[in-house]
Amino acid sequence: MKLTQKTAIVTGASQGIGLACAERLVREGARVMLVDVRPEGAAAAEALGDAARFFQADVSIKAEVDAMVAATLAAFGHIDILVNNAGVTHAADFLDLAEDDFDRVLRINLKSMFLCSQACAREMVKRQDTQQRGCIINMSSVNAELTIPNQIPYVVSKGGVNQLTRVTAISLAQHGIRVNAIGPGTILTELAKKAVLGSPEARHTILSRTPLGRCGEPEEIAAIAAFLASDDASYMTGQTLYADGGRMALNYTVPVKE
Ligand SMILES: NC(=O)C1=CN([C@@H]2O[C@H](COP(=O)(O)OP(=O)(O)OC[C@H]3O[C@@H](n4cnc5c(N)ncnc54)[C@H](O)[C@@H]3O)[C@@H](O)[C@H]2O)C=CC1
Ligand SMILES: C[C@H](O)[C@@H]1OC(=O)[C@H](O)[C@@H]1O
Repeated sequence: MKLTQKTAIVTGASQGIGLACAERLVREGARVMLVDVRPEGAAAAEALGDAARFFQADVSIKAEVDAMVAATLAAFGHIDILVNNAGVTHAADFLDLAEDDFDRVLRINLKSMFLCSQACAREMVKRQDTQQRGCIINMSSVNAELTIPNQIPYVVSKGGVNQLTRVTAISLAQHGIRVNAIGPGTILTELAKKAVLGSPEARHTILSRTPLGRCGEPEEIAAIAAFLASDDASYMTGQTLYADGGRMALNYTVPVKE
């Protein structure tokens, strides 16, 4: 186990990729605070046993982020790892997209990562061990660079996540805090099922752009988070690692095995 004695916060951990990340970090020996705006994560934390806790918070609201950090310090004493995973999407054509919907997606997908990173980094810099004071992992997407026409605020937010990852990395490197991102392709969760896997045609479109010929599993993203959180990634910061079945490497369609 590579994360023994480490402590972590995982946001958006009630389901999907966030829950898979929390489960994997616990398996690697970490104590994990599962955070989500929905209460379902409490049962997941209980199922994970003594190494896990749950805190309900909307991570786009600073006061709730501050309360999340206070609860984690009270439970675990310090914070080594932050996984900024919470995210939403909103489908609308450009001409129909409402300002409030644009603002909401950017607030949850991008501003929350700034709020959580700053609040956690302020605690990490107090640690004595100046070599490895902590690490931050942001959940980006292939859609930071590719695009989905009817998910404008989503793709904009993810492009921002990649830049936030870089600028936070160079800002915190002097403090011994590493910051990286993961860019998943299409992963079999509620978000993707609603957004892009809702019809056979939509699924065919995704698979025609995925050389490995399948969507990913949340656990496959969690494995990368566990790597980035560990000392195996001790010389990595400011990077976005794409785990996408080959989508980012592709500039043509592939035959789909139905
Ligand atoms: N599923 C996919 O194909 C991909 C997902 N991603 C990213 O991975 C992350 C997780 O996505 P999924 O697990 O698929 O989504 P999901 O919808 O299954 O889970 C997201 C979780 O975040 C929580 N959440 C939403 N807003 C929140 C807020 N303001 N405060 C706290 N928690 C909040 C939700 O309650 C939910 O439990 C997101 O950032 C998403 O953009 C990136 C690429 C692909
Ligand atoms: C919501 C998106 O469509 C979903 O999340 C991603 O970024 C993947 O590419 C999926 O399409």
